[in-house]
Amino acid sequence: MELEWSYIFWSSIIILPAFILLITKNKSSFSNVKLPPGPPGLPIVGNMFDLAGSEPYKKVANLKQKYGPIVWLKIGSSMNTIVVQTAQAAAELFKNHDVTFADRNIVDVNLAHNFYQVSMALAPYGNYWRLQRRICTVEMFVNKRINETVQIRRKSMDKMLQWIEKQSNLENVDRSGIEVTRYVFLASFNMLGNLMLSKDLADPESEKGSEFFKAMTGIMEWSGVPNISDIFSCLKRFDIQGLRKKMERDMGKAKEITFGYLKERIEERQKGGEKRKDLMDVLLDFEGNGKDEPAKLSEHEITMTIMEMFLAGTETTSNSVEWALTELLRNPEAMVKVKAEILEVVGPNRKFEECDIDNLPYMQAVLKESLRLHPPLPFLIPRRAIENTKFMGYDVPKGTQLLVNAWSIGRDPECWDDPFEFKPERFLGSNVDVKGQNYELIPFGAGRRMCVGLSLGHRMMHFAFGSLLHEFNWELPGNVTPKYMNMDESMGITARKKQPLKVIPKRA
Ligand code: HEM
Repeated sequence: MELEWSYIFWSSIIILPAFILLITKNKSSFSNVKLPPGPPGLPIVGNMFDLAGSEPYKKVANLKQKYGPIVWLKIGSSMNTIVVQTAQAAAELFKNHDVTFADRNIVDVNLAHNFYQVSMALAPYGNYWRLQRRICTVEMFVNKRINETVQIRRKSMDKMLQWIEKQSNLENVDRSGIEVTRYVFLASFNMLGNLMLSKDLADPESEKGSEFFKAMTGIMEWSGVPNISDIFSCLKRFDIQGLRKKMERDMGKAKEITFGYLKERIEERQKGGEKRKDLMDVLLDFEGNGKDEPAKLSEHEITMTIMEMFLAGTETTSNSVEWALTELLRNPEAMVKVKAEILEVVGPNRKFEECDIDNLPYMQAVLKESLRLHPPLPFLIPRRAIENTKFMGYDVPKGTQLLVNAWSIGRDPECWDDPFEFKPERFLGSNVDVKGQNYELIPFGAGRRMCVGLSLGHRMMHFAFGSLLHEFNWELPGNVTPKYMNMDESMGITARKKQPLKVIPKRA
């Protein structure tokens, strides 16, 4: 990451003269508008350094004291940015300006393989986006469909528990522990692989599966690196950090493999093979009206939609579980309580099942509290103003990028007592939930663009977390004490634990 920022810094110095001219020009066109308050930027780079580093949402949250609930930043030469920092400002946004900010900001790596043209998460607010959301919601994410696919998740969870069991018997595990998130990541990947393609793609024994997995993790990595091409658009064509090239390569590989699966499926169907009712079949069966929606989805659209679900649903889920387990290890009393609750409800003689989740209010409170403190997407997914607008008394020009600082909102002292403390009890007997109605707790976002996979992600996260706690007792390696655990974060596609959690599983 340090290397990326030094690239940005030196490139900025080199192109200084051209931008002095540009800034002078821009100033005059903004002279009549009342922009939100924000720190003065530096020439050329603007407020780039206010967002630099591995935890930009924390840096920006610190600006709240001085500038209030919304902050204006100009990143580089042209990226106007507004950051929403409090629950009250988020309420104003989602209740009264949701449509105005319903477009997405497209960054350079999104151009690879024209991903931005077919992605639901990046699509402009319009007919194609509506169509994609409708298909995915009806066919994958309504509770009825999620309940029908419970066995698929059971199978992936069993595999995960077996992998961990195997690791726990290895010799040196007692000293170093295992990276538990890796297994949750693989299990989430397989759950989604089965829901979409009826395949276990994270199977170490499948060569094609491993290749796909590698390419997808590459895509996630390149999506999370700050890119100078986004800050200085004139540098796009040089691709100084090589990110677009890497994205083209890995997305190309993942696309090729998914496309191969699609071809196989088409042939299978032509031979009269049985339908599987996974997302691939649903997308192949789609028939639109041919007017405001396509009559059929193209092979490119089907391939990319499937890939996108992996991108959106894997790391978000495993990251949520990692933070919740980390918080429990730092708070042994909460660990004792949650284990006792699970033991009482599930008992020692059977597996943890998805249907147990509703009967475990304390476990649910632990996950909510962890998501409050560690939202996997601390800025949600950046939005973009569709038109010039007035927001909270200020002018916001069309095209402005909007970041919702869910990290800062989760610590808003106006809404939370002891906002920095981990206290799951605060949610017991409270109606505050993560479903987009309570603007002080928005790890899945809110409004029209909120997470379309919420119900599934919610279910997978609780299922994995409950299963890990039910099957094993978790201990920190001898050289790590709860008090001194490293809690630093590092922003990639999600805000991960900078030092991955290493824990020792002991059969419960
Ligand atoms: C714990 C798990 C998850 C978390 C915390 C999470 C969080 C989020 C957030 C914060 C957004 C942006 C919302 C906004 O801009 O207001 C989002 C969007 C999205 N999520 Fe999730 N997500 C999770 C799981 C999933 C899963 C399992 C899937 C699908 C398999 C999924 C698919 C999507 C898609 C497609 C979007 C874009 C929606 C749009 O732009 O209309 N997510 N998610």
